Amino acid sequence: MSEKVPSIKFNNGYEYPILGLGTWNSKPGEVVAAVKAAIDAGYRHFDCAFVYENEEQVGEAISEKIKEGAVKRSDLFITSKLWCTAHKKELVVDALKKTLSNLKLTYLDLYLIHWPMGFKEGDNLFPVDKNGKILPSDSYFTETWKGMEECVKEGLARSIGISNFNIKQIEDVLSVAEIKPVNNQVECHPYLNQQKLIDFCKEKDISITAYSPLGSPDRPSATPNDPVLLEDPTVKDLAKKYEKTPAQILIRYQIQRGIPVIPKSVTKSRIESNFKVFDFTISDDDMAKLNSLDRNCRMVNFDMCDQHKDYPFTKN
Ligand SMILES: NC(=O)C1=CN([C@@H]2O[C@H](COP(=O)(O)OP(=O)(O)OC[C@H]3O[C@@H](n4cnc5c(N)ncnc54)[C@H](OP(=O)(O)O)[C@@H]3O)[C@@H](O)[C@H]2O)C=CC1
Ligand SMILES: O=C1CO[C@H](CO)[C@@H](O)[C@@H]1O
Repeated sequence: MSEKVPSIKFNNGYEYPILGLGTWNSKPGEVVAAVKAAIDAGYRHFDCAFVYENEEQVGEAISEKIKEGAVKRSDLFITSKLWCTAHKKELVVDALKKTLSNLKLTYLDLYLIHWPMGFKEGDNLFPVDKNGKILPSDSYFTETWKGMEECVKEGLARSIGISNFNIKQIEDVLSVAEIKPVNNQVECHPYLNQQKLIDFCKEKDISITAYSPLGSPDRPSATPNDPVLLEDPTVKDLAKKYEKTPAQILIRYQIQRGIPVIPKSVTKSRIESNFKVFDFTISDDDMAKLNSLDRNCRMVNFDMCDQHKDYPFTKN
């Protein structure tokens, strides 16, 4: 068996494994085998979301592995996220109950507000107007946060946090929080290294999780002209130098910054190799080279929401 993955400690004392498996774009037909392969490889942390529409299959894989005695529930760290159509306070607990039922769990280790933007309530996950722009809810995320706190009080989530929140939005959450967010999950890789947001969150004792750490090459919005992080010459040179893959360099980069990281794969060999990042160290000079690749290049823009009053990103 592999060694236990190192953890960081949240501001509430819970441990958070520094490496997990992402599940966005993992098709329902692929994700069962992926999660099982990941558990066999030593992963104990899984990043899920209601909107990924594969929680039932992630749950199936987890329950089968528990049933066969490979892991216990208490060995696992499971994250999921509240979708934007359930931002009204009274909808939050029920949304989590639906996610728990999908995942076949009685509690989550971490529940995040997926985006600061509320969408028109209802069954359509992406309600849009005739121009393809998202239809907003009249909620604000400070109200949503009160619903998230209820999830902790009811024992349905051990920790709660946020995702895709900017500095001003984090300050707004903190101004109403009785229970503080433990984590802000954001896009983070050498082309968008997020140092300013990381420093701000550190000051507030909020950890960061790095999503799309490999540059999200399978994101639906990718175009042929977009830069491809896994093919960056500096990343490739370092891979050669350390006798590792470009993906291992990008994952190790976050681990050495103390940033938990959740690469996605449904390919057994990649799931395994992405986990082999604890047997080498990138030198300070080479970390500086990776940091110097920063170019404010965001892969996950969620453009259909760019007119929303709570859209978190500024345009370049
Ligand atoms: N909070 C949020 O708003 C968001 C959260 N996330 C979370 O972060 C996770 C990771 O981000 P994601 O955007 O999926 O992208 P990643 O940066 O993790 O890239 C995933 C892609 O890289 C490929 N890949 C994986 N390992 C390797 C490897 N060793 N060599 C070459 N290619 C590889 C995968 O292919 P394959 O699967 O075919 O092997 C897939 O196409 C998500 O799955 C999700 O859980 C992501 C976006 C937004
Ligand atoms: O996590 C994510 C991936 O899927 C969603 C949309 O389908 C994104 O909005 C989100 O950031």
